Amino acid sequence: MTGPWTDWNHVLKVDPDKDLIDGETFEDVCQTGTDAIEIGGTLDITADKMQRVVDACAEYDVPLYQEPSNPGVVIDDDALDGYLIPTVFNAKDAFWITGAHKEWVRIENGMDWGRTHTEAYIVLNPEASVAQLTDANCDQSADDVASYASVAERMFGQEIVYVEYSGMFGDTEKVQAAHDALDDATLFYGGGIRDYDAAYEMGQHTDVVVVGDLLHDEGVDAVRETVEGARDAMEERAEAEA
Ligand SMILES: CC(C)=CCC/C(C)=C/CC/C(C)=C/CC/C(C)=C/COP(=O)(O)OP(=O)(O)O
Ligand SMILES: O=P(O)(O)OC[C@@H](O)CO
Ligand SMILES: [Mg+2]
Repeated sequence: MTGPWTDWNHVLKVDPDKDLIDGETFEDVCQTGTDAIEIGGTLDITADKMQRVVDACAEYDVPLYQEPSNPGVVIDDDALDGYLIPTVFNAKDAFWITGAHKEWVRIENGMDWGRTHTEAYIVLNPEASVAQLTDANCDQSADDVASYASVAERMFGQEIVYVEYSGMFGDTEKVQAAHDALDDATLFYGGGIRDYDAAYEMGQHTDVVVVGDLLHDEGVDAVRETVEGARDAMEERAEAEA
């Protein structure tokens, strides 16, 4: 099975706990040119906050995915194209690898498997909330990252591997190592993409560039530049490979 993410270059991650900048609307957010919107964050997320963002984006064309940080914030809404469920491969606490997932399946009254997909996270910024929450071991060399990527794809059948540097621009050598290790899975990279140049640079090492806090800090015009940076990098790569 191949998901729509195989055609994406750019994903915008909207944190339902954070505001948009003054004067901007979710209509503007849906019109940045991003390939998909993921709704999620680590801290202070609730189902109500999730629902507000889904409602505000529902009428626009951009694909909408929920990325829940725990089972309690998952919402059932036809406006969602699906659920991208993290599993943190380098978490020291197994709750964040399979435990939360087991609880979710146990409490759900039947799963919507057709719309449920997983993302194999490798969390690499020890300062990020997600690293602290999951007690991730962020001390990983490029070889370690590549090996995690292979384990995710080959042993656990993951279709998305996510190198996560939330809050800082990551080590391109480690991102490239993950990319080189994957055959079919799609590599997502997120963290510290603040402008065209950063998106363009990281776009040379990943399949999908994920942009988060920039939306809440600087707004939709800055996000649009990152869409262009990611797209230019990937178009050039595709031409070079052709
Ligand atoms: C089984 C279900 C339904 C849920 C569990 C899902 C898991 C394992 C979540 C653990 C990792 C996590 C909290 C992912 C949330 C997505 C994410 C990484 C958001 C980015 O968060 P940060 O940018 O670090 O946080 P803030 O912006 O809130 O500080
Ligand atoms: O907020 P930033 O640093 O852009 O990170 C994006 C995303 O990877 C967070 O999960
Ligand atoms: Mg964040």
